[in-house]
Amino acid sequence: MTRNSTRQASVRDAEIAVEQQHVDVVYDRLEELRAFAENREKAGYEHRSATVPGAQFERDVFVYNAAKRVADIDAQHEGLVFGRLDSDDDKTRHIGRLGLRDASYKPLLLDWRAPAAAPFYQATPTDRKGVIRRRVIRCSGQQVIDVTDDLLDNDATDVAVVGDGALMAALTRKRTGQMRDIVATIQAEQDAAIRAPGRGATVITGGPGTGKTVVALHRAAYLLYSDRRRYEGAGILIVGPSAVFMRYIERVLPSLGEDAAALFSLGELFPGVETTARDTAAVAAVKGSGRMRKLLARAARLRPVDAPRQLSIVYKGEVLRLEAEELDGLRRQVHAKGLKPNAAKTEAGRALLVALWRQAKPLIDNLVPAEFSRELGGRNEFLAFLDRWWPLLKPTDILPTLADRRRLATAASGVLSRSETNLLATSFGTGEFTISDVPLLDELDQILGRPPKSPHSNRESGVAELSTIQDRMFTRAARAHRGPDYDGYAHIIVDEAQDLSPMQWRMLGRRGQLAGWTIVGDAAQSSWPDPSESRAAERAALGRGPRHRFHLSTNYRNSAEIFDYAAEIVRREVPNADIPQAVRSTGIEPKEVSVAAPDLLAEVSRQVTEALSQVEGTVGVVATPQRQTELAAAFAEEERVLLVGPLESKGLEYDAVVVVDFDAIVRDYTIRVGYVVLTRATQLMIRIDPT
Ligand SMILES: Nc1ncnc2c1ncn2[C@@H]1O[C@H](COP(=O)(O)OP(=O)(O)OP(=O)(O)O)[C@@H](O)[C@H]1O
Repeated sequence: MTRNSTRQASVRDAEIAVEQQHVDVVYDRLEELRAFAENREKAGYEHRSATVPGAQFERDVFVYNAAKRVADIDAQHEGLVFGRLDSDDDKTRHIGRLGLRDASYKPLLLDWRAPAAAPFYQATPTDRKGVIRRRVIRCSGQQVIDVTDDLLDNDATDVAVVGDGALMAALTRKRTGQMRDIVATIQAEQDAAIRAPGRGATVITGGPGTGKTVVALHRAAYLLYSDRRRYEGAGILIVGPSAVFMRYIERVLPSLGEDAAALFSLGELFPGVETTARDTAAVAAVKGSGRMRKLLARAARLRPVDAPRQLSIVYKGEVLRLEAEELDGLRRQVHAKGLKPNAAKTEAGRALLVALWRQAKPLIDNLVPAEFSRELGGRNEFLAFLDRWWPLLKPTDILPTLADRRRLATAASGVLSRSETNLLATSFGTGEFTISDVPLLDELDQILGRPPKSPHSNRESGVAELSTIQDRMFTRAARAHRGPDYDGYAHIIVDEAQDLSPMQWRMLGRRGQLAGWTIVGDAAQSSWPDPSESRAAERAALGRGPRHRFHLSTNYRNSAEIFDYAAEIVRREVPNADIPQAVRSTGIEPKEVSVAAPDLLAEVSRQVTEALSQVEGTVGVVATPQRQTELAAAFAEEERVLLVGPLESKGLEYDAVVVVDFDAIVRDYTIRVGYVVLTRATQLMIRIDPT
């Protein structure tokens, strides 16, 4: 060790010791608060004499708040203190995952989302915002293990400065299959997007790996902090492209201490359906198109599959009969009134009675209309007929009936071409709902409407009366108490928005009629064929509020070598692609391997094994679905290897990626999807192509 480096090490140790003192004080205080909150929670539960409804409510709120505080404290425990600002005003502020004061109300820790913490992320040497030194503190448990400084005021000679590279350390960490928060290293352009106003629509664009997803998630945490009542009360919906992706991001928010956000993938937004199945691109393009609205509106009004074709009923010795054609005419008449089908059952019953009355009148003397309607309309056989002729329809019952080519052709006439109709019929016949079916189910739900509620329906549930506030607000997951069709969100965050079809935008629009929006995406990574139709649907969903636009320009995921390789390929086909700057160089170029087709599998195995020995974290193998079937068995046992399809790989990242048969990926999807695949690796990328 040179004398210089010895001196640096001792400065570092001294600074670590200084920070350790503060961190100890913070954790001691946290323990005190935790014990206090736990006692309050216990005291609340013991308050059993709360028999008056008002007192019960108070007790519930009390217990809820205390329990929530304990949970918050527990969620923030790891890495609680991560930053420090030394400012011109001689003040030192420590920044952390939550705000804390000591017993005499002196601030110990500033919540990273507080306005006073913003300079931690926004100060630069040219615009210091009063900051002299910014320090990132790294802890393991309650132990400070390192500090990294940025000296923003070069004239300040009396402050110790230690090392650099907190960001680099974060970027080179191994990837585990779970996204991590970036509170300690949020960059200025990201911070601006995170702290944008909640109302209106915040649109965040940027190329691969620029932090769009992670920024959107931190924005959720920021919004909750900025107006907890509003966002916790009405909730924040976070929508991502796939179930795999939702699992990848789901832990980021709890680590930020937020439980008011509901995470749903696009395949989970209809009650009772959770699908990961995908249609082919051609089928998805038809199902996603706005033309489906007309088709579905017609489908909802077709004669139900099991509807009886004849009604015959005896009244005062006379047989009254309605035949198929007449019944169909009556159905059309009822629909012509413009009611939603499920709200029109009474109207349908009335139409039947009027038709029967017309028959009965010439046959039976002294008929009184009101008496006729009451007697016939109250009969069990009439009501049973009505139930079958005008059943309450569920979207999940209707969509599969469109596998019948004649029904589908009737609904699709003048809307879809014959080949499109054939494509759809085949897909509806598989008996499985796909991700592109979910917005169709949601649209149908809207078209069909709900039957008018009986005035007693609230009492029937009982559960709502019996559960305590705590049950409803705390012990149940936020997601559970806001079902997939909940439509009162205060804010909706849409990730990978470039891929949303018009029908998917409509589905989201229904859930956020009063919401603010955060939309993140990158057009160059789009897999949707008609962006203009989608943009119009997006505008309709977002409404007229103000737009705040942000652009992220630095790629934090890929090594420069990997990203440059991907950028060169995409630029050839998509000259206007939004290409960010990759900041981290590893000196390791992507590897291209060509093998004879029969040896492909063996080569993939060999390369994966080699990659496993070179990286500590995950290895992603990306291949088309056909190739995936061939490869599945080879990696079933290896936890660090994840096999995904090109579309599923959206938004994900791995230490190493093995791209199997890139040309087939581009051929089966598009170059834009190919670009997604080439930008998933943080350290190593191996491309294996059959010759
Ligand atoms: N300021 C930061 N500090 C540390 N890591 C960061 C920062 N910004 C982004 N990252 C990391 O960079 C990686 C890419 O981020 P993210 O997945 O959010 O990018 P993206 O723009 O959504 O990418 P894509 O569009 O390619 O899916 C993640 O590992 C993320 O944690």
